[in-house]
Amino acid sequence: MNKIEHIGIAVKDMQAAKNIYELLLNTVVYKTEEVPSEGVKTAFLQSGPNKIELLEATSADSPIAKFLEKKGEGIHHIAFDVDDIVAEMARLKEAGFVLLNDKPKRGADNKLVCFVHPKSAGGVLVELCQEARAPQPLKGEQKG
Ligand SMILES: CC[C@H](C(=O)O)C(=O)SCCNC(=O)CCNC(=O)[C@H](O)C(C)(C)COP(=O)(O)OP(=O)(O)OC[C@H]1O[C@@H](n2cnc3c(N)ncnc32)[C@H](O)[C@@H]1OP(=O)(O)O
Ligand SMILES: [Co+2]
Repeated sequence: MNKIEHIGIAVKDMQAAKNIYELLLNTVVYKTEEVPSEGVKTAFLQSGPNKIELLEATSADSPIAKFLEKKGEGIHHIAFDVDDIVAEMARLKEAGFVLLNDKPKRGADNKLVCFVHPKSAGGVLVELCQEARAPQPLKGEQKG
């Protein structure tokens, strides 16, 4: 685990949350991205070396919708940057942590991600993030 990659915050109304966090952090959202597979719309803000990920549900069965129903708006998860997500997943699984996906999956902001069940991590939903590397050209393939 290299560093905190982002803090995920569940919000009901993305525009209202953007207004609050842009004012609070004195910066502007640098990226918005929908992740249909997660049923979320995300917006990212950078504050120094730290990133905030605002998350709004895009479907009723989204993990964010369920979280908001149960707990209301607030911190949803902590994401950590890792160099090798497959190796980290194997290490954590070996150590007895419950992983919520058995293979890395596509996240936002060009990441491969995996989640650790909050019950395994002291009540905190933890996300592992590895920068998704561009596919390497096949040997002999012309670079575009
Ligand atoms: C990937 C795109 C983007 C990115 O960064 O790239 C994202 O971060 S997307 C973020 C949204 N996606 C996810 O959260 C995927 C992983 N989450 C899940 O699989 C579920 O949300 C899960 C398993 C954490 C909870 O599932 P569910 O809500 O269906 O179960 P329960 O409500 O029964 O919860 C079980 C138990 O866990 C507690 N809980 C739930 N969510 C959280 C949370 N975010 N932090 C801490 N604890 C959480 C919940 O209260 C239950 O505990 P209990 O004591 O039984 O009440
Ligand atoms: Co996240």
